[in-house]
Amino acid sequence: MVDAPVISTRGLTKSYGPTLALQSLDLQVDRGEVFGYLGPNGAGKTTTLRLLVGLLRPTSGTAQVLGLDAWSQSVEVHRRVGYLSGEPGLYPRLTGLQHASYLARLRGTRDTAPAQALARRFDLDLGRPAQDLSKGNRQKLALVLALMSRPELLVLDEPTGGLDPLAQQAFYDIVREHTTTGGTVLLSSHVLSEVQRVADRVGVLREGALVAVERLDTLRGRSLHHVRVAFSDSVDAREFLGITGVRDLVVSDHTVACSAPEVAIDAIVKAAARHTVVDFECAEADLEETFLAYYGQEAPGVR
Ligand SMILES: Nc1ncnc2c1ncn2[C@@H]1O[C@H](COP(=O)(O)OP(=O)(O)OP(=O)(O)O)[C@@H](O)[C@H]1O
Repeated sequence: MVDAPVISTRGLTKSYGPTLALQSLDLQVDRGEVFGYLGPNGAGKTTTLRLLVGLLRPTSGTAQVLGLDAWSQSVEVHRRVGYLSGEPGLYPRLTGLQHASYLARLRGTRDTAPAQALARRFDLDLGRPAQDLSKGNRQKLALVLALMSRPELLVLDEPTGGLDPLAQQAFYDIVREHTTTGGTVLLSSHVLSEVQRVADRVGVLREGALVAVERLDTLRGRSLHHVRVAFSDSVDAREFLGITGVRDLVVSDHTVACSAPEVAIDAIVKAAARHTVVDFECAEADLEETFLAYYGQEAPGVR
């Protein structure tokens, strides 16, 4: 039997007065997946996440999480979902360990060992009051608190903001381990480069509408290459213009430069080989660039 999706929304819509923040979202996330939810500032990511964890009531449509209605069964949803908000609320005078033991007791246990193990991986001192922690360390503490109960679903709003590269790596490792034991993760970000190391699929939200959902391995298969060929004589641009997938073609003096997906490279090499080639360069673009090429300059990650 195929598992029911961990997240399933239908026509999920949220307006704040006249502002339509989320427009008829249909999204499914399966068990064991890491889903990267991308969008520029104000696109509606936080609104979606708050709807999924039952902190906001939809204007219309439904959100099912772990088979529960996110709004009417929000108590049960909170028990089974780990949520990291974009602005984590910590008690200034409580230490990290006091936060962990408070949350553990709310979940009916006194066991803070999982929190301590996570803190070691993030190199975080749980003995200091939250008010004495740097921004990055507060973020680490908030992550420890969201992850410590090993919830079936993690909903994380911009989780890597403020983390140094070592802490980011620890975070990605923990997320991966979480999914290998059946957990599911939804994480938001405004840049692909932050989620590409860990996401299985990404969705792009723009002005409240989901404009694309793509598997990361599909995107990698379509990854653009930058090609530059130098010839001993001048060449005609038209010989390269007709090759499927070729974009940003620039023919100047004795050189041809373009971007092209991997499948077009063979045709480019064959067209070039009709002339005397004196130099040839071909380098894979980073995924962010490929992504922008397919989803336009208004896609997230322009900076
Ligand atoms: N409580 C609110 N009252 C009125 N408008 C709101 C409220 N919360 C969000 N909005 C508006 O809804 C839209 C979506 O906001 P949201 O915070 O969901 O976007 P986001 O993608 O999370 O942005 P960011 O990356 O900046 O956090 C924005 O136009 C925002 O101004």
